[in-house]
Amino acid sequence: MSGYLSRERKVAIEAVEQASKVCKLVFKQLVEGETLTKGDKSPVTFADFSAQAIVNSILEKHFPNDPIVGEEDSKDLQGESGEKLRSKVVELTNLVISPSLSEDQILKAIDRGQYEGGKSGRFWTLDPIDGTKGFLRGEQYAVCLALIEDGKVKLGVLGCPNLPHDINNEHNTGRGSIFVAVKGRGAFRRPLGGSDEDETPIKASSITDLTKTKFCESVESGHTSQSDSATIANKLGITLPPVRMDSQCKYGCIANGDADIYLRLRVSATYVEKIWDHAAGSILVAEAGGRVSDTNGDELDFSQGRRLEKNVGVVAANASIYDKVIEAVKAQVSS
Ligand SMILES: Nc1ncnc2c1ncn2[C@@H]1O[C@H](COP(=O)(O)O)[C@@H](O)[C@H]1OP(=O)(O)O
Ligand SMILES: [Mg+2]
Ligand SMILES: [Mg+2]
Ligand SMILES: [Mg+2]
Repeated sequence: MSGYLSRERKVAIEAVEQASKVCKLVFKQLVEGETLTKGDKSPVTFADFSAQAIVNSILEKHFPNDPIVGEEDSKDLQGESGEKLRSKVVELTNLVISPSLSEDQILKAIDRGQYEGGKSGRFWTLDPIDGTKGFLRGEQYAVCLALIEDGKVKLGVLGCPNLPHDINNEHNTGRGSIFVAVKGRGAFRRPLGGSDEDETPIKASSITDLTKTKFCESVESGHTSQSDSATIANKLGITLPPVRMDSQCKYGCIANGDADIYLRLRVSATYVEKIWDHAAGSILVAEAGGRVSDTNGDELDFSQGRRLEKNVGVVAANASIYDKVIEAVKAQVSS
């Protein structure tokens, strides 16, 4: 494929493919292997750091001048206290990436993610594993990579290794998709491990009857107000129960037309959303013909640094119902 951001698109897909591989490997080795005591979060930590090392070193190879706003940094991997974690991350990273990287190269790759972001220029933003709780439960998580130029998202790639190809028939279907969107070029889905020929365009739903819509939200009541969303759903006449799912896979479901509304309603007055938690997902929904904003109806502003300082919560919906949804959300969050 040639054209606008075609090289970036290809490299980003490759990076997300490789990072997804390490996540699946860690899950197989450590979580399924039952070598863990209950509540041990170390596998997701191994996978988080390894996935960030992999994506950042692939980006560095192809775009050495592009800065990266990544969720993780190497602090916990340094020194004597970080020794165990560090050697595991080095081992895992080198199971996926070749030629092998030294320990020092891996730590440096992780720390390429410390860029502060901002209004001007171009940078990538990465969440190596979004939905860490979903990962540990063997449910939904996503590897999320986006390219931002002068504060606007231009490319988003979302790897969803556990997402059923057909969410309405999840036990009889394959799993693992990559969602891709480039500004002005539409949104696409391809199977994880697939090729460009396997890509198909996707569209948000066009349902207008709110009583028949499906809304999705976080599994975690600490990440979204599930009581406010229940009130909003009730006011809108939504009858179906919410689809609860971890990670930016929710944006994938809206972009793919598998769900119609995504609500993320602020729980705590102090939490500010991070850019890597919404950049890839929001361009995906927009390019699939859906709409995304915060709970005040304001556009998500990716020019404010590492966090969405100007925004509160998130609302995504198909374009025909968005106005009604945001009206109900505004009424609820201002009451
Ligand atoms: N209080 C909070 N409100 C909203 N989102 C949160 C909160 N705490 C953590 N998160 C983020 O929510 C994302 C998971 O989303 P979801 O709940 O939709 O699966 C994670 O990126 C997580 O950040 P982190 O990666 O630091 O854990
Ligand atoms: Mg996240
Ligand atoms: Mg994360
Ligand atoms: Mg985290």
